[in-house]
Amino acid sequence: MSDPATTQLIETLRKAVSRTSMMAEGTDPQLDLALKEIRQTITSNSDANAISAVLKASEPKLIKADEARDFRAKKLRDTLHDLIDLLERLPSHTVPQKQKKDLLTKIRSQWQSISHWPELVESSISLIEATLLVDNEAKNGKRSLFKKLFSKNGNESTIAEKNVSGILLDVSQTLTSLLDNLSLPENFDDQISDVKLFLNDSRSLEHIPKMVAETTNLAMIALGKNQQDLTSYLSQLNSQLASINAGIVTSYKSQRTLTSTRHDFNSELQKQVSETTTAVTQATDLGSLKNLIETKLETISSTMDTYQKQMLDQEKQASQSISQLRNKVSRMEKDASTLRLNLQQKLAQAMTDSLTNLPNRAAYQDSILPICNMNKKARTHLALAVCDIDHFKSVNDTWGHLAGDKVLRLIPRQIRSALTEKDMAFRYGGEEFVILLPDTTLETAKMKMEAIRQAVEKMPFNVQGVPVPITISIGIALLKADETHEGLFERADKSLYLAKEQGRNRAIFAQT
Ligand SMILES: Nc1nc2c(ncn2[C@@H]2O[C@H](COP(=O)(O)OP(=O)(O)OP(=O)(O)O)[C@@H](O)[C@H]2O)c(=O)[nH]1
Repeated sequence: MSDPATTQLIETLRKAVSRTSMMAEGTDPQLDLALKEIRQTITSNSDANAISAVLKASEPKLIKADEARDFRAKKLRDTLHDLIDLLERLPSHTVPQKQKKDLLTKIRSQWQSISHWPELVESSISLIEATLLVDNEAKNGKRSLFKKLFSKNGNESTIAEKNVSGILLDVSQTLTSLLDNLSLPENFDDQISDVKLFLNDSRSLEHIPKMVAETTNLAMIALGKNQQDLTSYLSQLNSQLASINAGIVTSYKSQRTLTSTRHDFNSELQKQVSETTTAVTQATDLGSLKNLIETKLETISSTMDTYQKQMLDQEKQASQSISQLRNKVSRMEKDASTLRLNLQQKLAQAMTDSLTNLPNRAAYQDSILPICNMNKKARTHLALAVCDIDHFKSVNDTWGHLAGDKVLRLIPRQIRSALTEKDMAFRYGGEEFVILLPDTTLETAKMKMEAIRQAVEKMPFNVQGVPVPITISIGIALLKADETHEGLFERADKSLYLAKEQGRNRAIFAQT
């Protein structure tokens, strides 16, 4: 074990396991415990057997985490079935039967395979959209399902409205119960309550695809494709560690054989030399002495040949086992880096708002404290702006939720047009955006916010050929030396409230 190559290998191995386990933390509490134990043993213990033992002992916890994942997958599968049943009960429409049958077949065969979940969710949303959007136009001429459902004329729509609110309530309850069963880390609490609010507030059938998408997005994170990758990676790691341990034992044994071969050779050589010395002292004539020495030299030379051959064989074996160990370690490092990449991608997804592609509220929560600290330390000004779309509810109510979504997708472009690279924009929630301007002056902040306000006001936005004016109100504040980021946000938010009160479509600065 004192061999430097082996020590280095074990050190690399220890680092790889330790790093991998740290990256995976936060996906499941059970898994976190198991990983912590593995990490502690790996960093405090140099005995390969002890490391292998702790990996074995952690196995039940890993299996339990796997079972929990299975339970959540079942819950998600049942939710999709419930949603299909609910679709069948929607008034005045038909679910496309072939598409439904295909989806049911897919769910049946793929619900356990997490890698297929994005596809299943997408197909479910397509079925919902097809049911809600397509068939009624064809059947009812120009009158769409939504117009029919929400038209205030006639009894048919009143009955339909009743059914619609019942269906929406069922969908919302089904999805909320799925959310209640997810086990997500605490930093997802805000996101879960936002989605629950959205489920609760949704008043239109058009919201259903988004309700499903938002809920299943969280469910997918809880289900954790990364967790599955990690569990199989750890069990693979376990067997790799065991085989590396066996490799080390083999090279240790061959080292012992080398030592004993050298020892045998020394004794043999000593024996030959002492026999030669005795023979030389007892020799009576030169001829017999010459014969004797020749015989002894031959024996010594053949002993040396045998020894050299044995040494070569054993060295070859040792170097083979070292190179196998090296390959194993490099394979493990490669696996670890793929896993890290997957986890990073997952994290980026969880920090990005899927509608606007802007960093979301969780990303804001992660960045605001270090940014405040950095600006305080550098004694530079940090400006925070809260922007809110004016009368957005009436855009949704008049032109539909999909038109509202389009507005939400267009606004980030206007925001970015006035910002520089170091400025940051987040979708804070609903129709609210937060902008951070580090290292800025009051004048620059004012200028940029006014430019954004004007860009949104001038942004052309038409629905069915009708121009729809869109404006935003903005509240801005500069961070004070003794202020917390919560205090800063509160002052900007109050200014936003004032901007709304004073007639909207304006930017107001908080007094410092
Ligand atoms: N289309 C769409 N609407 C959303 C989304 N998130 C939130 N909303 C809607 O945004 C609207 C916000 O309305 P309110 O908070 O009443 O405010 P407002 O109508 O913008 O009025 P003011 O802020 O007072 O100017 C609600 O109708 C929400 O349903 C989304 O992702 N897409």
